[in-house]
Amino acid sequence: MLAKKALQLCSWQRTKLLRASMIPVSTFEFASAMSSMEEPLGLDKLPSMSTIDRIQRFSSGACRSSGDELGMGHCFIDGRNCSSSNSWMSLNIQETPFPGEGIQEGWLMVSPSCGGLGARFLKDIPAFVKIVEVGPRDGLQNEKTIVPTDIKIELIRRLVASGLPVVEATSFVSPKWVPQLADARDVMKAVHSLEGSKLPVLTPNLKGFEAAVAAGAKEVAVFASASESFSKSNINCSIEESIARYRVVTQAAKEHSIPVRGYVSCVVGCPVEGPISPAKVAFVAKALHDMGCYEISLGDTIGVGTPGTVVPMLEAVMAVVPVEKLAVHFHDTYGQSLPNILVSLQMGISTVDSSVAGLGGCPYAKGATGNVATEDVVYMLNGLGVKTNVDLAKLLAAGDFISKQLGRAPVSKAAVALSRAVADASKI
Ligand SMILES: CC(C)(COP(=O)([O-])OP(=O)([O-])OC[C@H]1O[C@@H](n2cnc3c(N)ncnc32)[C@H](O)[C@@H]1OP(=O)([O-])[O-])[C@@H](O)C(=O)NCCC(=O)NCCSC(=O)C[C@@](C)(O)CC(=O)[O-]
Repeated sequence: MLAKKALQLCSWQRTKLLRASMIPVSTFEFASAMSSMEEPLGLDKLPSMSTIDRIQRFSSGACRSSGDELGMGHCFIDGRNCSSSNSWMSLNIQETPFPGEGIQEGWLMVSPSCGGLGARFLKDIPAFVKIVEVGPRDGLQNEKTIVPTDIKIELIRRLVASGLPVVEATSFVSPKWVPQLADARDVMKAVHSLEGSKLPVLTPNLKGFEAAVAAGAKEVAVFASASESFSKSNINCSIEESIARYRVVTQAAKEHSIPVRGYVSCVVGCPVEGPISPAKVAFVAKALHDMGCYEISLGDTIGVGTPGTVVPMLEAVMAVVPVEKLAVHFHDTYGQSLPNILVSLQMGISTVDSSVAGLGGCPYAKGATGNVATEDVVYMLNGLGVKTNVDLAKLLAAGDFISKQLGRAPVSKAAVALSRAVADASKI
């Protein structure tokens, strides 16, 4: 509902921008060839950064922390400034949009209130969310056709350039198990000195850890499961054996002063066992935390969770691992990722994994689709006034780049909608 209203608003704002000649019509000419959104957008067909930036600004929510670059920092979230006098939303309310056009029903639905019910729902949402981009690893690992190494490297460069604080680059796993990432060494050697983002890699054992460090990795991740069956099919050992194996990795990492992130997969459901009890997830999360993982990412590997199952799972884990050490990782099989992320934020989590263009899936979790698209997460967080430091326009371009390479349209709804808005604008 909210998203629909935001898009209505986005479309209205775009019309207003054009009519007010804030963006010269010629700026949109590039989009005239974009008749079908079934095709991936070409970079040449994307709007200039400044155009998209303007659309981004006007599709963002009024709730921003004070001191932001737009000078519209009037926020209703607890702990931040609250005023309606200068926000673009109140501007909309005060101005008659265009002669003959009244204020359309629904606009005000997006307008945040400064207290009451809105504040109650949104007060615990953090002011900053760290996005962990997993597209180059979780996204690409499931691709059947081998993606050339230089494309992977270019994707990582673009993601880093978009301001993402963490970009999971690849996996040092057995190439027999995941042939797509057999070039981990070459990818890591090419990107390890990129500045601006952390570039962790997956390591399933000491062999993988040593290879990762030799290639220049400065951070690694280990990945356990809350499901016994998935552990066997994914890493060929039991949960207990994996925990013992990861103790060896975390010990070696400590000696190299390398931070280790821990994953727990199948946190609400397993492709073989079905529902997974929150207690099992809490047990594995605590084991990873106790062995020294600085952050534990809770993965709904097959994307079956809803807020109804995610909340009790988080409650159980938060009882044994501090909330600031937790991250959430949702696959979007049933389209539940954004609501799941929202409740996670409301519960105090401030680290979210996502994958550009919604790439992904796990080769050992049949039927699971990609991760939630990073573009959609950033769009929602912008709307909530939550800072991410991610440049949505650059992120969209990165999503467009990899989608084009893979020969498919981006799964991200925000990418499709923003591109469509620009394409429509060219027709006006
Ligand atoms: C763990 C193993 C290696 C065990 O695999 P194994 O067959 O039991 O291991 P092994 O020790 O018997 O070794 C078999 C061969 O692999 C080699 N090998 C052994 N280790 C490595 C290594 N690190 N790098 C490169 N090669 C390695 C080893 O040298 C040997 O080579 P051979 O002698 O036959 O020529 C294997 O099962 C594996 O690589 N699994 C990884 C599978 C994977 O990457 N799955 C996707 C991860 S996604 C996920 O888990 C979920 C997550 C994190 O995304 C969160 C979510 O979505 O919810």
